[in-house]
Amino acid sequence: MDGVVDHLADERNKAQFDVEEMKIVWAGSRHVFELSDRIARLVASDPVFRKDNRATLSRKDLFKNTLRKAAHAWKRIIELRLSEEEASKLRFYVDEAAFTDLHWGMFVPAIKGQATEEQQQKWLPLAYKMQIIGCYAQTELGHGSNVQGLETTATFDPQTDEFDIHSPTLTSSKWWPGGLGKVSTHAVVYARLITDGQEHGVHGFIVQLRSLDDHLPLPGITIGDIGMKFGNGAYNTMDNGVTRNGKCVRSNVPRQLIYGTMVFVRQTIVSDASCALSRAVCIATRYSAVRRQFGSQNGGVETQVIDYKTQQNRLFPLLAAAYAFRFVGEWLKWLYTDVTQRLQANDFSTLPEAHACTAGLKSLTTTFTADAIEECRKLCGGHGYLCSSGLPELFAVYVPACTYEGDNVVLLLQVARFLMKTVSQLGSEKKPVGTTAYMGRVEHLMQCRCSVQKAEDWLNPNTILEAFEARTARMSVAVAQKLAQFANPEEGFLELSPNLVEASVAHCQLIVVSKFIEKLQQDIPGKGVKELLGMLCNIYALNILHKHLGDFLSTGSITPKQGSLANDQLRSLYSQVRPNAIALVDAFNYTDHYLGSVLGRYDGNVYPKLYEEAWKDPLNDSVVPDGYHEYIRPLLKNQLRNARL
Ligand SMILES: CCCCCCCC/C=C\CCCCCCCCCCCCCCCC(=O)SCCNC(=O)CCNC(=O)[C@H](O)C(C)(C)COP(=O)(O)OP(=O)(O)OC[C@H]1O[C@@H](n2cnc3c(N)ncnc32)[C@H](O)[C@@H]1OP(=O)(O)O
Ligand SMILES: Cc1cc2nc3c(=O)[nH]c(=O)nc-3n(C[C@H](O)[C@H](O)[C@H](O)COP(=O)(O)OP(=O)(O)OC[C@H]3O[C@@H](n4cnc5c(N)ncnc54)[C@H](O)[C@@H]3O)c2cc1C
Repeated sequence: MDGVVDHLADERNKAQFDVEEMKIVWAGSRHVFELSDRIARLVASDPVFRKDNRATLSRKDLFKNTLRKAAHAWKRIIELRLSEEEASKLRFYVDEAAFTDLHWGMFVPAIKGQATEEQQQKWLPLAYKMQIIGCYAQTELGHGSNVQGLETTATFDPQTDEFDIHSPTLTSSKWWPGGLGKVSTHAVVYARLITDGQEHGVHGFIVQLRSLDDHLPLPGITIGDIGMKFGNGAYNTMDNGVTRNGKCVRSNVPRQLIYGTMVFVRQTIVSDASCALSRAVCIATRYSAVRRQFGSQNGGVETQVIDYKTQQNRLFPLLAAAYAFRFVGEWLKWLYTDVTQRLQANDFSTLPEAHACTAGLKSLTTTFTADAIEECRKLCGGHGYLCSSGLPELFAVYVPACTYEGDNVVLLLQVARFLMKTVSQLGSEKKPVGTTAYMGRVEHLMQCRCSVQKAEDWLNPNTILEAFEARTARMSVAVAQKLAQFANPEEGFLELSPNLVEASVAHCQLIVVSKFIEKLQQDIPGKGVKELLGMLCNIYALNILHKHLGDFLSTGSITPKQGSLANDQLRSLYSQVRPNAIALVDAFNYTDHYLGSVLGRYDGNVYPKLYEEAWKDPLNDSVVPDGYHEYIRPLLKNQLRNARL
């Protein structure tokens, strides 16, 4: 900030906590903070990684630009000998969806998680050096959610010792796989395995798609891009492919790990949610402190919009959620690492819980984040609608996360199955553990009474936890009892699916709240850091309580009076967080390059920069627009003639 006026300096001076220590908490460790900071600056200072022109490039230019960035990123990774951790941060700060995401994020993990030792030895070295580029070809035109409904077949031919991969119908074309359309040379293709005329369910097969010499599709394979997607720029940096195959390959896949890649990616999507959310919140918070409307007295300055309680009521729960998702993401990473180690030792006991947690939290965090980005756009008033605010593109890139890697409702139904199984086993020898351990106290939770008598009682973490546990247990038991009345359980499941989804949401919200509370039990250094995190935790929980008051009241988990007291406490928490708001978003340590937003600039110098940005639009290249002579001038002349008549 040398030589630059900091329009947010007063705001920064108000902070009541050590922002440098908060940066470490947000990053996860001092090591990660320093590494992220270094790589963020490296990316921001490299002109090839410029991204402020994305909204105005044509699809072809946009795509070619992305190829250029990916090649440059790879060159820098090699030149600088970046570690895997550093390379992955570099990808994060380059901030552009590309085929490389699917290569590193799905193709490589699919081989690591599902291929035999021999297959790994063959394919991984090639993939690690990017001598082949891979994608993850599961979804078809006709089926995405219903993986068992995939139509592509892989028929083993004992004569040639090969698998014949075949898409017999239009609907069996692979449709959507990122990178497939124009770049990938290889794919993990999911297909129904057939041997000796017998079906063995869906398995993954490594298929070569294109020649490594001239990039042409191999014989029998038709490939292309599926067309423009939502939003200018945004996800259109990515080629999403369609393909039909009739190609032969060798493969041999272990049976039980078919879904493993999806568990891995869902876990990374939860961590990403806190990044996208914090980015939108950073923009909206800084701008809310800069923007002033109404309230001027005797010609004095107007009120900063962040001081309006309605703005705080919309913004601060999103800020709190960004921190909440950060911590639940950390925990989920731990859970994933743990389940992976167990699977390697052939222990499958915790896989159902890992599946339920990754599916449920992926659904909860992405739905919330997509809605929150749109809310942040509205929080920025009209200027939020400008591409230079960064918010329209962020929304367009982020919103498909609600669909890819499992539609969010379909995933909540998976959680519901897990919850119903847990409830049905209560009273048996199998005790609920992990995230469902609270169900072990179901008798207490079905009849306990919330003890809150005054607003401050809601600051007790045990009180909050018990209210959330009682709500979830009661909702789950109620729907389980309804299910039991159906002669056919699958019919009951379909009929009651809206209630089941609501119980799953409650369960996932409980997980997020409980992991935030667990985080606060750790040793967290730095003046005021733990106190501020405690406030955010309470805001996160009490806001959910307010938004889902119907659940809490209808299950008798709290009384109407207690609901009202929770709301009083929320308002008081907003006042306490307000002076710290700018410092809390500074703790994300985002560079202006990464934020990509005039409204969210670190220095708060919004208006001159908005004006400057507007002049850069290609429409302003000429004073008189193209088309004037063909379409405007004749119109005006006609009007003139008509007026004279
Ligand atoms: C330009 C810049 C470049 C820079 C470059 C620099 C270089 C970079 C270097 C490093 C960078 C690193 C970058 C990494 C980036 C990573 C980012 C990753 C980005 C990813 C983007 C995402 C793209 C999206 C991809 C996709 O969408 S892939 C397709 C996903 N599809 C789905 O998710 C389908 C959803 N459907 C299902 O999951 C299921 O089939 C279903 C819903 C579960 C169906 O269920 P069904 O009823 O049919 O049940 P069954 O199938 O019979 O299930 C039976 C039992 O199995 C259990 N089950 C189900 N699923 C799972 C599971 N996943 N895991 C475990 N168990 C599971 C189920 O519970 C049943 O159990 P039971 O006990 O009840 O029998
Ligand atoms: C940007 C993007 C990138 C993608 N990348 C890849 C990729 O790299 N590789 C790949 O293989 N795939 C990819 N996909 C595909 C993606 O995984 C699927 O679109 C996703 O799994 C949803 O499946 P679907 O499209 O079949 O939705 P559908 O299942 O057809 O969903 C349509 C509607 O039906 C509802 N529905 C479906 N089933 C049920 C049910 N049982 N009960 C109640 N409601 C139900 C859903 O909630 C939804 O509202 C990508 C998708 C997008 C948008």
